[in-house]
Amino acid sequence: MKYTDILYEERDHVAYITINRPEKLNAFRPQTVDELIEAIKSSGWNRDIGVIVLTGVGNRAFCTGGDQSDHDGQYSGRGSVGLAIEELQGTIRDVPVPVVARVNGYAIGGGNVLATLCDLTIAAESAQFGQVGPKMGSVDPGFGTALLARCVGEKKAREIWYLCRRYTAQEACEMGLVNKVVPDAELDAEVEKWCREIVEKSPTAITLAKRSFNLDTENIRGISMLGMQAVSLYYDTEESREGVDAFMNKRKADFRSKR
Ligand SMILES: CC(C)(COP(=O)(O)OP(=O)(O)OC[C@H]1O[C@@H](n2cnc3c(N)ncnc32)[C@H](O)[C@@H]1OP(=O)(O)O)[C@@H](O)C(=O)NCCC(=O)NCCSC(=O)c1cc(O)c2ccccc2c1O
Repeated sequence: MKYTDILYEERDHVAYITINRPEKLNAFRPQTVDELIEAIKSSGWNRDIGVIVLTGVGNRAFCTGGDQSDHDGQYSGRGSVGLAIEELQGTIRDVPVPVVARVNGYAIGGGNVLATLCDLTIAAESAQFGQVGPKMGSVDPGFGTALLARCVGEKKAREIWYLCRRYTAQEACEMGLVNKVVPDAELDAEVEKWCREIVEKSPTAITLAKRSFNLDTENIRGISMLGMQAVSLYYDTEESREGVDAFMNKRKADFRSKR
C-alpha cells in the first residue's frame, strides 16, 4: 500500500509510524485508519521488528481523533461508523510486539484512546491529554472508557469523559496514563532508549507478556463492538450533529435544544 496519510520508517528493529496530517492536527479520516491498520499489521508481524512507535508529525499534535471536517454523521469508510476504528484498536492489541505511543502535543479524543491502547506511552512535557466526545457529539464506549478506567481508575476516567478537561503530561503520568514525561527536546532519545531496551529482550517472552495483559481486558473488545454500533445510531441524530457543527463553526454547542 502506498501511504498518503502516514509516514513509515524502520530503524534498528523499530518501526516508526507517523500520522501525517498536520493541517488537521493529525486527526484521522477513513484513509488514515486504513493505512495505520496496514502499517501496524505488516510491521508487527515482521520478525525483524521488535517494537512499533506510533506518533504524529510536528510538535502540535500526536492525534486529535476523528477528522471533524470529514464527516456529516457517519464517515464514508468501513466499520460501524464509517471508520475502521474497531479494527485499528484491535490491531494495536493483536500485533505480537509492543506499540509505544510517542506523544508530542495533543492526544485528544480518539487520539487519546489510541495512546491509551498502546502498550506504553512516553510524552513530551508540553503534551496535553483529554477526551472531548461529549463536547463534540461523540463517545468511544469501549476501550475509550473501560480500558481508560483500568489505567487511571473509575472515578478519574469518569471525570475525564464527563468534564472533557485537558490534562498536562505530568498530570497524565501521575494518573497512570503515561509511563514517562521528558523535556520536549529529549523525547526522541527517550523513546529510542526504551525501544532499544525492549528489542534486546526475548521477543517470545515479550509477546507472551503482551498477550497475557490483553487477555485480562479482552472482554472490553465486546463492549466496544456493541458501543460502536450504538454510536453509529447516535451519529445520525441532531444532538450529535450539533457538536460537529458547533466545532466547525467555532461556536458553543447547544445540545439540550437538539435532544
Ligand atoms: C485539539 C484542540 C484542543 C486544539 O485546539 P487549538 O485551539 O490549539 O487549535 P485549533 O482548534 O485552532 O485547531 C487548529 C486547526 O486544526 C483543526 N482541527 C483540530 N482538531 C481537528 C479534528 N479533530 N478534526 C478536524 N480538524 C481539526 C481545527 O479546526 C483548526 O483548523 P483551522 O482551519 O480553523 O485552523 C481542538 O482543535 C479540538 O478540540 N479539536 C477537536 C477534537 C475533536 O473533536 N476530535 C474528535 C473527537 S471524537 C473522536 O475522536 C472519535 C473518533 C472515532 O473514530 C470514534 C469512533 C467510534 C466511536 C467514537 C469515536 C470518537 O469519539
